[in-house]
Amino acid sequence: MIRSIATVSIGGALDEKLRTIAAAGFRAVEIFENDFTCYDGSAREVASMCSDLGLKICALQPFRDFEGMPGNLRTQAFRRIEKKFDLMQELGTDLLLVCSNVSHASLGGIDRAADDFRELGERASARNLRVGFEALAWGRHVNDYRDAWEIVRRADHRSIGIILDSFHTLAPSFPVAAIRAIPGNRIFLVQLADAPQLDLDVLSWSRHFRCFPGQGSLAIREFMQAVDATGYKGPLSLEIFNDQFRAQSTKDFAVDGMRSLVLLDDDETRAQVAPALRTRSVVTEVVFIEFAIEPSHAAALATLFGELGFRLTGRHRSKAVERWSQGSVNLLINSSPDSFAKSHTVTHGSGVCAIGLEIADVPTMMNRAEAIQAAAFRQPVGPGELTIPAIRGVGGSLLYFLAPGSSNWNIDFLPIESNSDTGMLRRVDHISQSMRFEEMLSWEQFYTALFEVDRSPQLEIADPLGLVKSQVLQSKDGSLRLVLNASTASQTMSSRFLSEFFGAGVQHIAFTCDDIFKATSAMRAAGATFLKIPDNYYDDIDSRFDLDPALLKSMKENAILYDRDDVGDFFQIYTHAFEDRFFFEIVQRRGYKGFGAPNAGIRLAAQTREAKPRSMPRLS
Ligand SMILES: O=C(O)c1ccc(O)c(O)c1
Ligand SMILES: [Mg+2]
Repeated sequence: MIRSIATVSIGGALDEKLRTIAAAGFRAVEIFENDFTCYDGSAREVASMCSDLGLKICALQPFRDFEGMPGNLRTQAFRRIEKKFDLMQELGTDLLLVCSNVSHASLGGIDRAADDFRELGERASARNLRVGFEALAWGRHVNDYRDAWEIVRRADHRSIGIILDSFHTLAPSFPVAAIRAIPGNRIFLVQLADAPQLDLDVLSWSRHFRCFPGQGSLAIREFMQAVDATGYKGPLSLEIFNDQFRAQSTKDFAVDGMRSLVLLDDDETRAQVAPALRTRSVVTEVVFIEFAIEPSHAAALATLFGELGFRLTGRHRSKAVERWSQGSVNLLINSSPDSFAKSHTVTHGSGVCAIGLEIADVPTMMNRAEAIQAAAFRQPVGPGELTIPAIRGVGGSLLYFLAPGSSNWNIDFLPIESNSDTGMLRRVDHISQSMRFEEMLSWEQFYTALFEVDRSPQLEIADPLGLVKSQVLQSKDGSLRLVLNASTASQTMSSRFLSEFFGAGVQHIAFTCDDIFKATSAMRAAGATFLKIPDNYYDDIDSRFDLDPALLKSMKENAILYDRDDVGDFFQIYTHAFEDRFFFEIVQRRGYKGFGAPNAGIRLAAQTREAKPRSMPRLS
């Protein structure tokens, strides 16, 4: 099906919108009338711009308040619509979207509306044009697509068809089954939008909270299966009313839209699936995490790793890169002046610049990445060096993909055998990334498009200076667990990270251990210090969990936090932030599946106390 988007979905002036839409790979657009009205250029210019860009204008929309008008208002509606037919002919589109009437003046009655459309059909066919009728969920008399279809059916004119919009169908919870009974050639256009579940009047919900398919919680796949069953072969057009989206970088946003349509085809239950796309990759291991470090920070980071029980196990043959290991965890400290890491530090300062993930089938992974327009990363390699397939991830950092047992990434390290494993930490438990609030859906879509991961319900965490939204993405067996955090408040820890890091990136990494008390006492003996937790916290968890007094005492003495779910216990502890940037967490899970969300506010308050004071803007 031809992939389309309504111009209302994208920010900018009409010409910019069209260029962005074409660049993201769309082949058709719906021109939203208001975008044209406020554009300083003629319809013929827009038509030629679209044809130069390879875009077909699949519809002009919307025409409002047409059906069921009494007397003079009816005459006026027909006169208005003839003007729009003129415009359509100049634009070179043959389809007008008429949405159901919201006017108080309009009269109900299926046959009255059908008569109006039959007459309109005559006028449209005289000009070789077509009209599609769309039921708005808040239409005065017609708000259900089944009624719109009954009107179209009774109008019984080949120039009159129905337009289906997933939002207007699914948000009011209309069953999709009746779509299957509509002949595909009577559906003139299918519009797609998802939305989060909200308890809001449907008009505000539609105008401000629509998002791309897959980003919300409407049953878009069921809707599409019903559409497929009709034999419809026309355009699939994204129609996303969302002011926050429009305010974003339009280029990335348009790509997110294209991605959502590509992913919609990635469904075994639908016929026209591109087989290469079908498998999302299972990440079996986080193989390494690379820190791009300013040379002046490198020694301090190495000291911190040492305190946490990591040992220097390898040095790069030719570059300033060290490998620190423990359990299955490998941390790289890269302060080399001629590498990707260097450019990362120029932009962000010290921080994580790359993550190496183990994946069974790397070529399939890279195909899929290409299909969703993820940016492949290539860098010049020295003689004898191997390229590792990689793509750009959050904040311009890299995701490297490694086949099981692949030593490509490791080959240039001279091993240091003498340093044996301290055995305190086992593996990476989770990686948390902070990002702009507006980017969150986009990265969520990116990760869920590439990897076999599930989304847990989004959490809201109270930071002393605002709210942080937190989204967990994790694979079935926990081999990959990502936590995405974002905040709209400027002074939360998450937002401060963004401003200090100059963009999105890894804010913290958690490691698992078998015995957190043993591990942290060894770490303390080696010089490690941890985030201070107030006594009040321990009184509170005692009241909530009725803990063994000796255990509680030991947690309190060691600044270890606690949580419990249906399955088991959870212990966690945090390091101080390194150079006021990223920090580490150590966790012990006894069957527990969560991330200690009830403790996040305690941790944020403690970090806020410790963070460097920042000058707050003051009103004079
Ligand atoms: O919100 C609206 O008015 C509106 C207009 C046209 C559409 O196709 C639609 O779904 C909603
Ligand atoms: Mg619509």
